[in-house]
Amino acid sequence: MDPFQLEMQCVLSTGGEHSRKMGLLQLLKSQFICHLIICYVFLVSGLIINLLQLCTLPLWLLSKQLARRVNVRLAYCISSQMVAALEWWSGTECTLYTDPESYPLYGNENAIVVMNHSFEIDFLCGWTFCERFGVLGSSKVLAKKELAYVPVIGWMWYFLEIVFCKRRWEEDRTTVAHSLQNLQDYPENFWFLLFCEGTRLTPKKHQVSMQVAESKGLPKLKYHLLPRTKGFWITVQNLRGTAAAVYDSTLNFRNNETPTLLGILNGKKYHADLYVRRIPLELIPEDEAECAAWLHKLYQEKDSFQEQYTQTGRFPGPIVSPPCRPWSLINWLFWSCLLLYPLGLLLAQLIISGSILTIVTSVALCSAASLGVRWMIGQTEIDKGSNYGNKEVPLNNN
Ligand SMILES: CCCCC/C=C\C/C=C\CCCCCCCC(=O)SCCNC(=O)CCNC(=O)[C@H](O)C(C)(C)COP(=O)(O)OP(=O)(O)OC[C@H]1O[C@@H](n2cnc3c(N)ncnc32)[C@H](O)[C@@H]1OP(=O)(O)O
Ligand SMILES: CCCCCCCCCCCCCCCCCC(=O)OC[C@@H](O)COP(=O)(O)O
Repeated sequence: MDPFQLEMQCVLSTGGEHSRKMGLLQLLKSQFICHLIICYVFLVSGLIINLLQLCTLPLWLLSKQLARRVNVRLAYCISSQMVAALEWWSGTECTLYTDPESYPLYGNENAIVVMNHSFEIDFLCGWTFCERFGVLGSSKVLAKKELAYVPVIGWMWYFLEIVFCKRRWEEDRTTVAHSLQNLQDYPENFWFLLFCEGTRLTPKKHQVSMQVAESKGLPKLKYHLLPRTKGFWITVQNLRGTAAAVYDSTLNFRNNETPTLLGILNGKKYHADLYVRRIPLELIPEDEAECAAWLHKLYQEKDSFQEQYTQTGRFPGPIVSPPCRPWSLINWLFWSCLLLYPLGLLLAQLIISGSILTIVTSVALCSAASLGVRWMIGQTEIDKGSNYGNKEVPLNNN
């Protein structure tokens, strides 16, 4: 065998060894016991943190700003576990395309983030960038009211003063404005996420939305729903002077990947690309009609970026990706050590006791908890989404 063949065999065999190890690791990540551990740590630590957040209520009377700072750090313990799952467990790559001159400002100012709402884990990709720029604990969003009732995450958001909406303008216009004004003295830098399309993109919702576009004489969009402009206008109006800029964020995944939270849990690796343009708030018109027109134009530009991505696999501009930080992993390891030890003791007691009633009760509790977590994960699944946007007239229910 000549040296070249020998070398190739070495590479292939090393490669074979490597791919065998990767295959074993992937097999381990798809094991239900791993998912149970991840979900057990998330759920129990999340409920403990929700309880701690509840205990900060008296602190709000003494010092609102201190209570806010405490809740930002408590919230980080929850949301960073999902970021850890995305970055360290699934190994998903998140690449940032942006202007190098804007990069130093990210994380050092308040911003309104406008992002396309096309994927089940778009919020998680947003969170990973929040983590890398140090604003994960204080990150905020205009979220549908239904999410406020989701245990752990929804309850956490209450203490972060997240802005909830019913997606009925006649009700939202006052409550959303009031909630936004409340953030004007927030003591930590925050990013306020706005999915202007108001719902996840589906073929049916896209068809209805484009009928509305046609009726308004607006250009049709290929990759987006028509943006709802009132929420954007009221957000800019009430955060002017608090937020310095809008971060226009356009997200896509390589090779037409359709990422899911269950995929992340199974350790599946995705490849997210995010194109961010920093637009100073002064450039956005104050007048409602002009602001609406500005947003429609922005979404037409976003549509062109998605077209370019579909054609070339790239967004415009240079790649300036922030590195992963270890804190989300350290946080997960801390909570895992804290909570898996008592769980081990409990299981040992259970086996030693041999009491059928205790075993049946424990199995019933674990089954109920798993169903609960599966329901929570279902909140992110588009095919379990709302009817909002399925009909041209605003619905009475979401
Ligand atoms: C760098 C990246 C970092 C990013 C990460 C940062 C932070 C992350 C933090 C947290 C992660 C959070 C994860 C949770 C995400 C959950 C998000 C959600 O819940 S999205 C759903 C809730 N949000 C919204 O709905 C926002 C958009 N909606 C609005 O702003 C609305 O205006 C509103 C304020 C909600 C009011 O709702 P309403 O339905 O009454 O809206 P409108 O009055 O605007 O709608 C009527 C208006 O729209 C036209 N239109 C367009 N399409 C349709 C259609 N299909 N059916 C009916 N009407 C439609 C219609 O013609 C009207 O037009 P006009 O305004 O001209 O009259
Ligand atoms: C992965 C690591 C830990 C996993 C453990 C289990 C985790 C359970 C996580 C529950 C997460 C719940 C977060 C809710 C975020 C949902 C974001 C979202 O996208 O909501 C949809 C709305 O925008 C629009 O709703 P539709 O009108 O499209 O319908």
